[in-house]
Amino acid sequence: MNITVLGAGAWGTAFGQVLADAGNNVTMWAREPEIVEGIRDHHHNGVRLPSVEKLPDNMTATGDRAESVKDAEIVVVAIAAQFARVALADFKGLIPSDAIVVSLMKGIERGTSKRMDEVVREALDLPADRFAAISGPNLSKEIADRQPAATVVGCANIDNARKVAAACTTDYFKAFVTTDVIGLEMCGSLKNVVALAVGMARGAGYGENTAAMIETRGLAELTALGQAAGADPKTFAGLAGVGDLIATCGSPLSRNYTFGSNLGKGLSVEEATRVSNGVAEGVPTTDAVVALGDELGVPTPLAFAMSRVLSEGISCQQMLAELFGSEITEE
Ligand SMILES: NC(=O)C1=CN([C@@H]2O[C@H](COP(=O)(O)OP(=O)(O)OC[C@H]3O[C@@H](n4cnc5c(N)ncnc54)[C@H](OP(=O)(O)O)[C@@H]3O)[C@@H](O)[C@H]2O)C=CC1
Ligand SMILES: O=C(CO)COP(=O)(O)O
Repeated sequence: MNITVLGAGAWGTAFGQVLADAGNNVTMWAREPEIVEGIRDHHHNGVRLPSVEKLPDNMTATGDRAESVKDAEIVVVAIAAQFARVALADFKGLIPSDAIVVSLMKGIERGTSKRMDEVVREALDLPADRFAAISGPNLSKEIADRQPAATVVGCANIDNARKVAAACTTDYFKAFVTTDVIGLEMCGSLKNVVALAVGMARGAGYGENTAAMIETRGLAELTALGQAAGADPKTFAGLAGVGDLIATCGSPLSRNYTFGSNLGKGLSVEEATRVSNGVAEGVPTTDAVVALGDELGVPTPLAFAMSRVLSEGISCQQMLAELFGSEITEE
């Protein structure tokens, strides 16, 4: 198939390699000429994925929007979530009318509290059966190294989910399918907020009990919010839920974990942003989660405490104290 990936960041590029390894013709679109030239002329993305010395031969790049998508059967969006709406507006009318659009993004839009399925579909005026989300424990560097991994493809039309899953299946990358798009979106976005908190606790020197407490209470929070938004609770126990929490909350390869860890070590939000190796989606998503919780009537103590860390600079100890009320409750 002809597949175009919009955004040649770390995950966009690593996923482009998966698609190329699966036998597709892959075109990366990037806005930076240095990245376009690197991939097109040298099969290397030295800016965002320097660990891969040579990207596959059936992977090229362009900075021209119309050219990038003109023959695409699948268009994959891998742009920092807060900029997806504005970046996609320039592709409206350019994407073939039968192409499936796939989002790799894990974030909630600040200001609107919308998930990426909502943002992408609104920006491109796309029907539900042509939108798919991909989410799972997928740390880009490990997948770029071709380490075995799995993910979940969600689409309202299960045949289209299967089509996308087939297009990204290799001997090291396995894709499952679901129709629970909302569940995938909620898992992927909210686990980043949990990873910030776990990272912060680790950075502050706390051990396994504290990390397990945050992960488990975080899972309960994101499951409750997801269910209220219309997700299937089963999704939260799968790869995109528990699976991604384990990967993201346990690895310094995660930008969200590392961002939190730097806060726990005493860096300010500005300093942690400066040293972040790519976008830490949990940072802008935290306030959006609190707003979504208010909208849906679901308590979000973890996101609320993290939001106070990010805006008021409360300490790790204070953040953790805010996770629980003073009364004795059932778990
Ligand atoms: N890295 C990972 O392991 C995984 C990441 N994800 C998700 O995938 C998404 C992308 O992540 P990743 O590739 O790692 O992030 P990076 O920080 O490596 O890259 C972000 C990408 O967004 C692009 N971008 C930012 N602003 C704009 C804009 N205004 N217009 C167009 N493009 C823009 C950047 O372009 P430029 O280079 O020009 O700035 C870059 O291509 C995120 O939502 C992330 O949560 C999901 C699973 C795994
Ligand atoms: O989503 C991810 C792994 O599944 C990547 O996490 P980070 O965005 O925190 O690096």
